[in-house]
Amino acid sequence: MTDGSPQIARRDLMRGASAAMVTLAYAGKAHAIAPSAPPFATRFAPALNAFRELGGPDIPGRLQWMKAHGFRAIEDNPCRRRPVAEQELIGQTLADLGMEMGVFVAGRWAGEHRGEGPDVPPLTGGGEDAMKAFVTGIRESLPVAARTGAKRMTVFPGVKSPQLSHDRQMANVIEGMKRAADVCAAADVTMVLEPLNTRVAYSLSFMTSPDEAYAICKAVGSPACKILFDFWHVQIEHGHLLATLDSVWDEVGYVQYGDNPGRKEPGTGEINYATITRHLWSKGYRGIIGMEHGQSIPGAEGERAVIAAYAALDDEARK
Ligand SMILES: O=C(O)C(=O)CO
Repeated sequence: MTDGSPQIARRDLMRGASAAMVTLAYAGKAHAIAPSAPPFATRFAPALNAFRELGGPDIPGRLQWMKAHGFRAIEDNPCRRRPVAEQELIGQTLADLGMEMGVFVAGRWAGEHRGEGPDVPPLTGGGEDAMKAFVTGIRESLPVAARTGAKRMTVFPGVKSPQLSHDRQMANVIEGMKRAADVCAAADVTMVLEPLNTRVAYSLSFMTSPDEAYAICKAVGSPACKILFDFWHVQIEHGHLLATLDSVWDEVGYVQYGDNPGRKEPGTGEINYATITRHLWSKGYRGIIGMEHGQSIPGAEGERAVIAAYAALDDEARK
């Protein structure tokens, strides 16, 4: 399948471009870098903290480097914890470069699902204090979205409340999400609910399957409440990736990649990201694909390997 874009394999272009690009990136102030790699057709989004070796330590320089290497979006899980001035710098630089912000983590941090606090009543347990704490976390995240230009925020319903049945916890989560969705809809921001795996990462998570996220989104019934389908989490907890994706597709608002085992770049594990990327493309998905993983090789060499992996996927997508 093609979209009318030039059919020169991106890998070939990258090979010629990369040495010159690195020099320019380090030389660089804003707009000093001539784009020499065509944009990826697929809207892959590295973490803002990725490519620190090749892209350099400062945020605007690194974003320029990412743009010059074909990336049109980023994501930044810890954005909420950054100083306000840094959030504004990110938003301004993205706007100047014509790039997009994917997601950041809103409300409570994922570490909570590993037992790393904070000590607040869980949404799953219900009650007014829990509802208010949850909605406050979401409300307080909206200015971060405004500063960075994010239209989506990653949201977790939080930890299990083992004293209650699963159904009762679901009812509590749905009520909390309805309240939060009203607040988000008014700000034109979408919560994307991410099912987390309990086997490798987050043993205390309540919402672990795309089906649960789907049930919540259907019950909430708001464009401000959708699913974040992270293939790494789903592979570990559930598997059957393409059929599972298709079965919840009408509620999916965002997707993320990462191979398994190890949560490194595509091609380093058991997940067939070539097939997945083609599948997403053929379904008409042109949204952001978050690159939520580490590198299989450390340092600059590993960063080049990550780009090569995505260049190969981008070529695959349109076949
Ligand atoms: O923290 C994680 O593991 C996530 O997937 C957040 O998106």
